[in-house]
Amino acid sequence: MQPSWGAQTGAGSAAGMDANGARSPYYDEDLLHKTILVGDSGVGKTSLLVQFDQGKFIPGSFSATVGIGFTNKVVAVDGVKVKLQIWDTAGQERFRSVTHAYYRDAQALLLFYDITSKMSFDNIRAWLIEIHEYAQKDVVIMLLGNKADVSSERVIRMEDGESLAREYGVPFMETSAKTGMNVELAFLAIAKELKQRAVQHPDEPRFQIRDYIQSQKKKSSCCSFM
Ligand SMILES: Nc1nc2c(ncn2[C@@H]2O[C@H](COP(=O)(O)OP(=O)(O)OP(=O)(O)O)[C@@H](O)[C@H]2O)c(=O)[nH]1
Repeated sequence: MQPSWGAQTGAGSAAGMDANGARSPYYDEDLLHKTILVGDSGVGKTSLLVQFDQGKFIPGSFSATVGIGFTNKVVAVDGVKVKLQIWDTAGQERFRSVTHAYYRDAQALLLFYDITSKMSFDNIRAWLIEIHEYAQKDVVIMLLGNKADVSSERVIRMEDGESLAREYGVPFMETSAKTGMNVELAFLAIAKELKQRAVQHPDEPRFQIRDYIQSQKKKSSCCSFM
């Protein structure tokens, strides 16, 4: 599916620095955190981004993404505005060499499968190999099992997603681009992690993305997390 792409803005600027040249947490909006969406064609990457950006789901025939595009989105994290530049990649094999070039600059990566597609789940291991080959070593990875609303066609149990995520040491949640389930939370958790990394004092305890997701789970009765 083809989203409408925003205009590109520059990366971090001097406005994010205090008088001593240190980075101020209150200007984190000026920092651009690049996040990339990857996974097989048809798993719902574009739909999830449209749901996050515009709060809507456009049902209908599937139109595969061609190449890559991005959307800028500002997220409020603990009173600080964090700007995410979210790159939506084409899942089709023929675009792989184009999309690999974008992995290198990504600080976070959302890796999707479709809970109604065994193939998309089985391909996650291959995606992780590619990610380790092309992305930065410290890239934040989150595994998402999308289309959780389609329970009648589910072929991948939530436990299977959880166990795969545990094996690779990455956070996991099921999402639905259709109902919006966990969509904001996925991006918020990523934004929190990236903001913490950008402004954190070395002596502060590190933000734990999995603990954050768990705590949000306790607050909500609707959601499925690892
Ligand atoms: N029921 C349901 N359908 C979904 C969901 N997410 C996506 N879809 C549908 O799945 C199809 C593929 O969605 P896309 O968002 O275009 O998939 P994509 O991963 O961006 O595909 P590529 O652009 O080819 O990589 C579309 O028909 C969507 O309407 C979801 O959460 N629930």
